[in-house]
Amino acid sequence: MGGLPKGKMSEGKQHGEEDEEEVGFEELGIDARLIRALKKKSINKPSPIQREGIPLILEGKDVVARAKTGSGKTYAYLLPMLQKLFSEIGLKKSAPSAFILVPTRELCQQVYSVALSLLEFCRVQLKVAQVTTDMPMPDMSAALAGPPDLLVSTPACISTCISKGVLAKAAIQESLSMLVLDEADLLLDYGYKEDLEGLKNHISRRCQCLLMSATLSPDVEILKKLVLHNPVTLTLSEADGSNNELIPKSVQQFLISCSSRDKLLYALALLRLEVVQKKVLIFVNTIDMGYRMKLFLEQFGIKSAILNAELPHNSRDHILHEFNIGLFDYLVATDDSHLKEEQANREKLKSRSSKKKFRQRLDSEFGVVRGIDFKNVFTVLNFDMPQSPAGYIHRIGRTGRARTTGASISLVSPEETEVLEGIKQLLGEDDNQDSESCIAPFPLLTKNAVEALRYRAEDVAKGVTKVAIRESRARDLRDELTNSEKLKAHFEDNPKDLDLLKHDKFLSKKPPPAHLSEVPVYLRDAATEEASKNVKLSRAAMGIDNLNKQRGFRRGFSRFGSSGKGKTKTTTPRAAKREGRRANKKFDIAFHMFALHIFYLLFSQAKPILLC
Ligand SMILES: Nc1ncnc2c1ncn2[C@@H]1O[C@H](COP(=O)(O)OP(=O)(O)OP(=O)(O)O)[C@@H](O)[C@H]1O
Repeated sequence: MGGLPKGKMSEGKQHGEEDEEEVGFEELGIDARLIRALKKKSINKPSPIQREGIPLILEGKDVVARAKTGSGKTYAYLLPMLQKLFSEIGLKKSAPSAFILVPTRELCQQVYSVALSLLEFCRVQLKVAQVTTDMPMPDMSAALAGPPDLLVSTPACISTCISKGVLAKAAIQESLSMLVLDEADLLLDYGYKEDLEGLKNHISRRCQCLLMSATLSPDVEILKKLVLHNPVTLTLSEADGSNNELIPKSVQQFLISCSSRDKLLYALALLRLEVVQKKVLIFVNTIDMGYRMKLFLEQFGIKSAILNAELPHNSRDHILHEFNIGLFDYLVATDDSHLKEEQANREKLKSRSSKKKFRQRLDSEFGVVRGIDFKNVFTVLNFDMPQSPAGYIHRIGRTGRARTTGASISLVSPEETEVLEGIKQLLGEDDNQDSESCIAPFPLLTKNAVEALRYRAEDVAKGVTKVAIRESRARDLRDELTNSEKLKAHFEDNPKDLDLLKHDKFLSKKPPPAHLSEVPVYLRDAATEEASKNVKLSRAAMGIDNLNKQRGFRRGFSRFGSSGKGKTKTTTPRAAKREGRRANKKFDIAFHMFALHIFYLLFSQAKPILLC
């Protein structure tokens, strides 16, 4: 890590990343309490974006920071922000001193948890709150009473708070001294332009504004003009000056060209023959495809969990948590960019059947790809290609975080060649036929190995019908709710029993046939077997399994359980406990409302909605 300025870019500074420089957080002027907290989290040296960004932020400059995914942008703004808030403790104010605005609820929860976990070790009485649009108004008011020093939210939620009078415009103007727009390149995508324009009118000229982003898109330019004053633009790039600076160098990118029909076969071959390193995050473009994949894989004894916008928020948090602590290895995630399409389809369906009073809504603030800090993902598998090159960057960014190694494998059908070309262009690949591609053909799977599985794969795929998918999707929702309710209280007392609520359980009615769980000797291919052995050896050498288990069970369920969303939290343990109880109460109400919602979905005429 480390880096000296490489020269001025047109709009700001560009910095190399690879040249090591012995600068610590002390030299950056970070408060000793925060450094102690970082040490407890085994963070000892600043990452390049932190090294370059923190001094500028502490100086009070407006900053636009662009650094690749997983490069530590959160601490880059959070550390100087908290430090500034330390110096304001005790000052009277009528609104929060700082806002962090993010595009999704998942990110809200993540940033909020990171802030709390730092403060826990600092022993200061700083109040942090998060509010999201799904919260009932009294809860929002309670969270904002005080007011908190730092508020984490989405732009839409801030607009709601202002319009409902929970946050007073004049108070914001008077108190807000720092505003961060995190994942700035996504904020406009999520339709927050109007909300941000509205908020801008209440931000005083002396408020310091920061934009954090993994790409410098036209949207970032729009936001920059909207809220920043003479900002410094920081762009972190590779020291070798390569254009392929959007993906960490430690991530190897591969592709497999195949027909759409063969994608399940290839996915099976990759996982069953164990030629990919775990944990694996599998991206699909629709919720139904997610269930198809899970049902298909489980027939071969491969357990996976599902993550999509339809699941209750609490379950999603839980799934992420379980995956992060290593309770299962395969997570099938439906990418958020496609959810908007799915939502639009549903809207169409709704308007066609106006008699249906029930309206199933996907969570418009859900975001599984952007910014979510999945822990220890080694392989990202693009089962479906993302719709845009930027989507690819953000998907791949879920591995190779904080300079760990990783790999991505994209299954590319002929219909997806155009998006692949766009991705290659974005990564800076030129048209020269002789130059090496940054996305190489996947070398560890022979044709023979794949073909040997074809008959079984096609046979099983035929059995995963639309009806089976629809039923599983509905059953999964129902089970998520029922299990959460039954086990929630139990986990609070017995955090180690977390396995009981494992999200990778089988969905099929019948148990998977035993003979499909193994690949018989006559179907095995020697070259692929060898590759698989090597993958396992390197996994053992890295000690990934042990690491996951240790980390997971050390953290246990308590972090999940105590991080109930949407509440004000102080940093004292007693306050945390109290907040935990409040969160459970809120969960109960939300749970029952959602249960009614699902009950209606299952037993009313609304079935076609699930089919879309
Ligand atoms: N200085 C550091 N040393 C070691 N690990 C770090 C450091 N800073 C951050 N990390 C870890 O790196 C991971 C990625 O950090 P973070 O989520 O802030 O990345 P990001 O740049 O915001 O990524 P994205 O663009 O995907 O949102 C986190 O798990 C974080 O704890």
